[in-house]
Amino acid sequence: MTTVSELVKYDKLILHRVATAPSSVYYIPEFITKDEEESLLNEIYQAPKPKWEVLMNRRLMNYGGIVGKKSLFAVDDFPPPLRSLMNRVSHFLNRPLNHALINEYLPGQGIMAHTDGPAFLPLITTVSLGSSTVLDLYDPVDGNSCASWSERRRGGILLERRSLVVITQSVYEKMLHGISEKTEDTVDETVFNGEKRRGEAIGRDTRVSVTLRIVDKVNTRMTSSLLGGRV
Ligand SMILES: O=C(O)CCC(=O)C(=O)O
Ligand SMILES: [Fe+2]
Repeated sequence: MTTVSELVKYDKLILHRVATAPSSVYYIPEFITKDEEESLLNEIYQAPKPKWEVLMNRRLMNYGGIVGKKSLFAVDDFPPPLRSLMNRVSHFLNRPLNHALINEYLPGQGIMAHTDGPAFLPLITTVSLGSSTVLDLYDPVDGNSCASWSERRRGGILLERRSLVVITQSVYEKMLHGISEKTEDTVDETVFNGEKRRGEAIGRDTRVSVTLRIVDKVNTRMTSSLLGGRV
């Protein structure tokens, strides 16, 4: 199994550790400036419409190529603002990021609890644009247990706009993460990094998340038919 020290430059992240969250979550508010946020959003909204995949409760697009079951069919299609964001996030890592997933959520939209799967190294780095949200963490489904989602919820991570969150170790490997379909998040005591905004009810606007990850195996033999395929 890939260890945290193989993946992250621990000395650069340790100060940002969310100590009350399960291991390991790191959170950096205001990681990017308002200008950087604006240029990323401009770039994302300039992308041609067919690049977006529209789902029931969000839409998404990918840069970096197509993630197969185990490897990345890589395409170097990162626009400059995204490339520079990836370089900045890579300062915390021992391996370069090679894939970007953009999700757009309207207020009231979310993503079901899930794990990100085996193609990626056990690391999620996400920058939030346009709005904050709360990412909920859940215990994995245990064969014998019929615990409800609310019983399995361990807590939430407040993801403010322009922040960076880094998720690794057991939170990546064992737990599930998801965003509930709400129009407002209350920063109660279950929000691990919510101490500065405790008690606030934060309305959601349209949020665009930029999730940067590392696909371990890169397949450089690309065929044009794959380029048209789905992730
Ligand atoms: O939007 C987010 O912050 C989470 C996205 C996510 O978990 C995913 O796309 O796998
Ligand atoms: Fe995810």
